[in-house]
Amino acid sequence: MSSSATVARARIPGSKSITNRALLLAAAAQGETLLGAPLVSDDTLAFRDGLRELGVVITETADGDWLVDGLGGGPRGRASVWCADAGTAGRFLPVFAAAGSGEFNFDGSEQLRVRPLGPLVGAVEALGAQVLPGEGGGLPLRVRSTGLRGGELVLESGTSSQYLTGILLSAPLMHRPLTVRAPGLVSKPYVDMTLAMMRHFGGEPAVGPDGRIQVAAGGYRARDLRIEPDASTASYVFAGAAVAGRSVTVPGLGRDSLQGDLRFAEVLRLTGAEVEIGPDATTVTGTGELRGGFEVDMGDISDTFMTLAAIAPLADAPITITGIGHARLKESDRIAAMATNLRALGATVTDGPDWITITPGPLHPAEIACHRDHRIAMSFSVLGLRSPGITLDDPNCVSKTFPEFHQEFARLFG
Ligand SMILES: O=C(O)C1=C[C@@H](OP(=O)(O)O)[C@@H](O)[C@H](O)C1
Ligand SMILES: C=C(OP(=O)(O)O)C(=O)O
Repeated sequence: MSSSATVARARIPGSKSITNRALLLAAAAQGETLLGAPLVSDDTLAFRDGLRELGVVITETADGDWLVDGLGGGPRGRASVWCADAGTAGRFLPVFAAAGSGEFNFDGSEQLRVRPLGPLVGAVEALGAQVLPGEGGGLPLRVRSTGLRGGELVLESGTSSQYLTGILLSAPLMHRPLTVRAPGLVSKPYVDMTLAMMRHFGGEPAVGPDGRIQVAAGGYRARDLRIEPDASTASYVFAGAAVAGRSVTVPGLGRDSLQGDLRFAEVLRLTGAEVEIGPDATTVTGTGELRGGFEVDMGDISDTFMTLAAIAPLADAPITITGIGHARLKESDRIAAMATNLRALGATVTDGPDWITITPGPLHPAEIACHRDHRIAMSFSVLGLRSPGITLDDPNCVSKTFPEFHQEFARLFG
């Protein structure tokens, strides 16, 4: 292991997924919850503002923590919510609203409007609310409801786990217990995170041997929570350490993390980096050399596939990433966007419906098309540590999850 004198400590902001789940759970709970070290970024501010529109009082402390005064149930009345680019807001908040009573409108950016929502719309209707989707079947959405009844539900989950999380988070607010089956579920670690966080707030989900999830009715109770650093965001500094031959630690992200994306550090081990996942921190020490010649299924941790794909041209043999078909339905078609940008830099790339192979070779300068996708900007910034002349057409799109990314990256690796 490297000596502590040479280990740089990264300042990684809070998890987007934990912040937005915690906001909703605290809003639904009876009592006041203090959320410590929340992520402050476009996605979490949209979520927080959305809850405020729905009548939840959220104040900021002098330390930057958020105090949420729970409604003790779903919202009541009328409201219009702007979800911006945030998939979590577009998928979690309409269900919360439907678990209350009134008429609620949801809309978001063009980017969010084209992302799929059909299975969630069908599920909320099956639970007893009236849902009027936009022309494409997704946002803008009008929800009219007097509460959700619970019961039995089948929810197609092959395009996103966020529908299931949306339903689960609001399940304890339904009139009766809910039993839900989610065929084809992708991104399962995010559902595990949802279940763990529901339990933190007094919810009682139980997973059966056949994967069916049962949730008791009975609401939530306020309970303070400190939010971990974001593991998907940490992937950029871990990959930076690997390709720059440096040692970087992320305090607060340890082996008990709620986030599946910490597994990216283990994927980096395949490239030859030294990885230590300790009780309270994760440290990656790189050699500057990258071993390739492997295939890895990143379906459970697809937000981080781009981090690996971007550095793959530096490896000594091809790298194939599989299981990532659902990554075509995010801020951009991420397989297509990675392939096109890598080819623009001179790399040899082949791709299929749910996989991509990158064959290493010399690169040349090019401008990266970010497609307003924060992860394209951050992934290619890592490659930029080793490949000169990479510029981004939209560096500011990182504000979706890490507004200070460029400053922190320069501090660590500049
Ligand atoms: O539940 C969540 O917080 C998330 C689930 C994942 O989406 P999918 O389930 O659509 O893969 C992930 O990509 C997204 O960034 C956050
Ligand atoms: C897919 C992502 O976000 P969203 O929550 O909008 O789905 C992401 O952050 O990579």
